[in-house]
Amino acid sequence: MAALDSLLSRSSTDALSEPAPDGSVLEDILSTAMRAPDHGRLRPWRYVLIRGEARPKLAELVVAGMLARDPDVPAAKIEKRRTRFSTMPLTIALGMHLRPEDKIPLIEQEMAVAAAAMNILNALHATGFGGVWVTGDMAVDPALASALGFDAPHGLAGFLFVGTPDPNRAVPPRRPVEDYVAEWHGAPVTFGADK
Ligand SMILES: Cc1cc2nc3c(=O)[nH]c(=O)nc-3n(C[C@H](O)[C@H](O)[C@H](O)COP(=O)(O)O)c2cc1C
Repeated sequence: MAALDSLLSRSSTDALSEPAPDGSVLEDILSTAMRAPDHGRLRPWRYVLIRGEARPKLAELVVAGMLARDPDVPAAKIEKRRTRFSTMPLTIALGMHLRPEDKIPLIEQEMAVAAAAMNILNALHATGFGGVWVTGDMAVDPALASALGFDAPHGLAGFLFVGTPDPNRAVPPRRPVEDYVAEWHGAPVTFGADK
């Protein structure tokens, strides 16, 4: 697939089957992070791969966090999250190695992590795989972050669920970009998207 066609056709999905990428293909996919824009060359992105037998271990940590935050969380919600984390072909925890003392503001360090994650999502699609970025309460759970190796000030930007999407899935149509673009002529702009 040509590079631009690939960028124009990516969409997220959590309906993912085996296989997930591995070996040199996974290395190539993750290597696209190293091309992300990165103020100060801090390279704040870190990736933790959770697959195989490690999956239920992560799922139990996620569930423990849910119950710690809300002991009355409905059983169906717990089971759904347990199943997701236990069965995704590959989960990539998006670690952030943050340097609060650095002259580069934290928001810029976090944006670099996000830019790198986007490269990975695009690379997954370009290689015939798929994924989705998820966050929620679990992404800001310090105990979960710590269990994965990210004690404060470091943390998580969420998780990428990764695998093979159904080739026949309905891909949502792409909205035209014109409502999100304006040409500036000296006065503040407005956008069709905001009308
Ligand atoms: C930082 C971030 C966090 C997200 N967290 C969630 C989430 O917790 N749950 C969810 O369903 N989608 C979440 N999304 C949205 C999906 O990753 C995805 O972008 C969305 O379903 C739209 O699909 P698209 O990427 O094909 O446009 C998040 C996106 C970003 C960028």
